Order: sequence, then C-alpha cells, then structure tokens
Amino acid sequence: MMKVIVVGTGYVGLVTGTCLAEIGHRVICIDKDEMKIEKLKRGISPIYEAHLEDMICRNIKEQRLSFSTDMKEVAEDTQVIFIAVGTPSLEDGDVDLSQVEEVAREIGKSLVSYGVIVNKSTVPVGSCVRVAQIIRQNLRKDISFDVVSNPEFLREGTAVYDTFHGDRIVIGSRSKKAVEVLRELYKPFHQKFFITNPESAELIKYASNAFLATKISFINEMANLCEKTGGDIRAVAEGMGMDQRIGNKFLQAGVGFGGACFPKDVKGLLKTGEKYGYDFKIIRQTLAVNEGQKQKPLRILEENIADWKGIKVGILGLAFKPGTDDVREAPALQIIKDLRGKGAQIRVYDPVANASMQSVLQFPITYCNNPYDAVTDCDAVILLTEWPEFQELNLRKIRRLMKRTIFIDGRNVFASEAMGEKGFDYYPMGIGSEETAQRKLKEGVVKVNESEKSNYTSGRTWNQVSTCN
Ligand SMILES: NC(=O)C1=CN([C@@H]2O[C@H](COP(=O)(O)OP(=O)(O)OC[C@H]3O[C@@H](n4cnc5c(N)ncnc54)[C@H](O)[C@@H]3O)[C@@H](O)[C@H]2O)C=CC1
Ligand SMILES: O=C(O)[C@H]1O[C@H](OP(=O)(O)OP(=O)(O)OC[C@H]2O[C@@H](n3ccc(=O)[nH]c3=O)[C@H](O)[C@@H]2O)[C@H](O)[C@@H](O)[C@@H]1O
Repeated sequence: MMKVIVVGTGYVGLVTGTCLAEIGHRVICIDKDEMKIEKLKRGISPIYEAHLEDMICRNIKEQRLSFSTDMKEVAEDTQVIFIAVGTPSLEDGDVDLSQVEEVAREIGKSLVSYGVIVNKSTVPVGSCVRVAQIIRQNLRKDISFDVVSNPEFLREGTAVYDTFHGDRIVIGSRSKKAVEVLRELYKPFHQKFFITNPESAELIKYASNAFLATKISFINEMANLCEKTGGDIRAVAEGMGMDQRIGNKFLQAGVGFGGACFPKDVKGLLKTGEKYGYDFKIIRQTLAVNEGQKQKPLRILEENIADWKGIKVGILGLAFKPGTDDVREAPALQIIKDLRGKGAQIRVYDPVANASMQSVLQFPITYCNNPYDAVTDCDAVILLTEWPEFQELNLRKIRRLMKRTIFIDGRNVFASEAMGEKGFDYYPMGIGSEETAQRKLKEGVVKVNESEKSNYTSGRTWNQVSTCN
C-alpha cells in the first residue's frame, strides 16, 4: 500500500485516484475547484462515468480515498504525486501548460521528502524536464525527487474499465528507483509495462492519439468515396479490418471525431513539429478532413432545402460519443452553430448531455426531454451520437411526428432499406446506392468536384473554427 496524491480531479485524475484506492492504496485527490471537492467529499461525482460514483463512495467509506483543496496534504509519507490537470489548446493550437506549471510550483513548495512526481497529463515532449526544473526552483530545502512521464490512454465513457484493462502502462524515466516505485504501485492491475525514456513516453501519447484520429479521417474519406461509387463503407471497413495488420477498430465512419483530446492533441503534435522545424503533413490533413466531415450534415441539408425560413431541425445526440456527458469539441457544437447561421430553429435531445451543452452554448435552442419531442414538426433530423437507446427508437412514430422526411444518420445507426421503407429520405455516412454506381458508369469517370476540393484547401481550416467554450 502506498500513499498517493493526485492533483486535478477531472476525468483522468478522479478515475486514476479512485482506481488506485480500489486496489488498496491510500489516495488523496486534490483540486483547486472547491465546489467539486465539496461534492466529492459527499460521494457525488462531478462527471458522468460508468461505475465511478459507486467506487468513490465505497473507497471514501473504507477510508482509502479522501478529497482536499490543500497541497499541504503532501507529507513525509507521500510516495507518489500525480499531475493530472488540464492541458487545453491555446488559440494557435499550441498546448497551454499553465495548469501543469502551476502544479509543479506547488509541488516544489510542498515537497518534504523524496517522491516520484508523475506527469499523467498529456504534455509535449520535453515537459518532464521542464516540470523537474520548476520543482527544483521552488524547493524549500534540498530534497531529491524524480519526474516520470506516465501518459494515460483511458477513454471517456469506459474510463474505469480502461484503467483496469489497459493494453499497456507506459513509463518514461531514466531513474530505476522511480520505475520500481511505479511498477509496485500499478502491480495489482496486472498489465504490461513499457519502460522507456521520458521523451519517447511523451511522444507515444501524441502519436497514439494522432494515429487513431488519422485512422478515423481515413475511413471518413473512404466513406465519401463510397457514396460516389456505390460502395458501402461498413462492408469496406469490415473487409479491411479482417487484415490483422489493419485491425477492425476505429474504422467507424461518421460526422467526425470530437472530444477533449483528439482535436487538441493532433494540433499539439502539429505545433511540436513546427517548433522543431518539421511540417507534419499527414496530421494537418487529418484535421482538415475532420472539419469537412463536420460540415457534411449542413451540405446535405443545403442540397435539400432551398428556403431556410421557418426550417426546424431536430438533433439526436449532443455528446462527442456515447457514454459521456462531455460535449467538448463535439461535432454537435459546430453543426448547431452552422444551423443557427442558416436561421434554422433547433431542437435537441441527448440522454445525458443536454445540461453540458446548455452550459457552453451562448445562445438559446430548445432542449427536449425525449427524442420524440426533439423531432416534432421538424423538417430534418440529424443523429450525431450513437447512444444505444436510439437503436430502440420507434421510427414510424418519428416519421409521423416530423413535418418533412430528411433523416441524416451521422453515425450509421440504422439500415438504409428499412429507413426508406418507413418513408424517410435517409442519408447515412458512406453508403452509396446502386443507382449512383450505375449513373456514374454511364457518365464515365467524373472530374473531382472543385467545390469539394476547396473544402479542404481554401475552405474553413481547423484553426479558423471557433469553439464555444
Ligand atoms: N479526458 C480524457 O479522457 C483524457 C485526458 N487525458 C489528459 O489528461 C489531462 C487531464 O484531462 P481531464 O481529466 O480531461 O481534465 P479536466 O479539465 O476534466 O480536469 C482537470 C482538473 O484539474 C483541476 N486543476 C487545474 N489546475 C489546478 C491546480 N493548480 N491545482 C489543483 N487542481 C487544478 C481543474 O479544476 C480540473 O478539475 C489532460 O492533459 C488530458 O489531455 C489523457 C487521457 C484521457
Ligand atoms: O487522450 C485522450 O483523451 C483519449 O482520447 C481518446 O478517447 P476519447 O476521446 O474518450 O474517445 P474515443 O472513443 O477515442 O472517440 C473519440 C472520437 O472519435 C470518434 N470515432 C471513434 C472511433 C471511430 O471508429 N470513429 C469515430 O468517429 C468518436 O465518435 C469520438 O468523437 C482515445 O481513444 C484514448 O485512448 C485517449 O486516452
């Protein structure tokens, strides 16, 4: 059993701290947000994450987990201190390290004996060295310590499961002593360790997220080609994924990736490249393709709607993915803004994310308590998050409640034929029709549509897109 401090009780800090308590360590989670800490002390989780609240309550009761706003909790017997604060994007895409640097200063002032300081926040290469430097500058007396890079790979929505079933635990350190402390800390998780130097560990995190994001942009471009050629992206992805070198995960076409991390980390890696004089061309396009993908629902509507006066659009799903109430960089944010720009009336429903959308949107839209209310009298419906409950929707009822019949399925939840039979003008992502294939064959090979080309070249680029938060 070790005594552990976790600074930052967001998705990563809170889940890590709680899971470490669950495996027997004594954990104190610290956050400067007093309201958050007050709630947590009463066993209330500030985030929606499966199994988390039960685990928090159990570990508080069994006295392995406590919460505080005070760095004075760092004591003689503290062996490990995690830094798990936010590293958001700055305006120009660079990583804002101010929270990490602030915590490093606090740790320097609070340290009373040897400790391993673990950088769990996603930070650019070189940050371990920087954090060590800040701590050293703030020490009150001469104390030895090690700073280790230990990036986190959990996904929101399955954060607790991922912590217990991770594919690997990456530890970047040149100190054998620090590596041994972390091996001991994580031993009960029974996961593979990958030990490397801090710089490589820091790059592994960015490389992993950027690679996964690129995989998504790739499949989305294939989906766009499927629509023109009569292919079905679901079959293409399945057939590709059967090759074990490719793998069948992260090949789900849709309206693009969102979330607190993919967009910010891809921009962060691009910025790192720039700083070191390297233009990372592939991931620049990964972002550009993603921006184009988020505009797809609007492009479909523009083709179908001549006069936007009085147009009502219903949106099903706001969270950037199912299982979370997080709307950071969610495609829904951009799509809602685009629709507002057109003057459309917008009705939305999400099983858990209505409140978080309301807290970031600076203009009013209609939030509904159920999906049927959200589609009532609508000219078009756009599904943006594949919540399992949407699979159970009474589609005939939806059709009856709508004014017109446009249904854009941004996550390919339904089957084209069934939707057609029910009377929808159904627009899935990347599912071409036989008629398109025949028509294209008759017309011969067509030239690249210039307007589409410009979406990725002269059109909106990632750093021109404003965010709501
Ligand atoms: N959200 C996710 O699924 C994942 C996030 N990451 C990375 O982990 C890091 C943390 O991310 P999240 O947990 O999502 O962030 P978050 O924004 O949800 O939480 C950060 C917390 O740190 C607190 N904080 C900020 N400055 C502080 C200070 N000086 N002292 C004490 N507390 C302070 C904030 O009040 C907030 O509660 C980021 O670098 C992120 O890129 C990595 C893997 C997964
Ligand atoms: O660094 C992070 O924060 C985390 O970022 C992602 O996790 P997360 O953002 O929670 O969610 P994902 O499940 O990866 O989905 C991200 C986005 O990609 C989209 N996506 C995902 C998979 C897919 O096939 N297609 C697709 O469009 C999702 O809809 C979602 O908007 C990574 O999967 C985690 O390993 C990583 O730790």
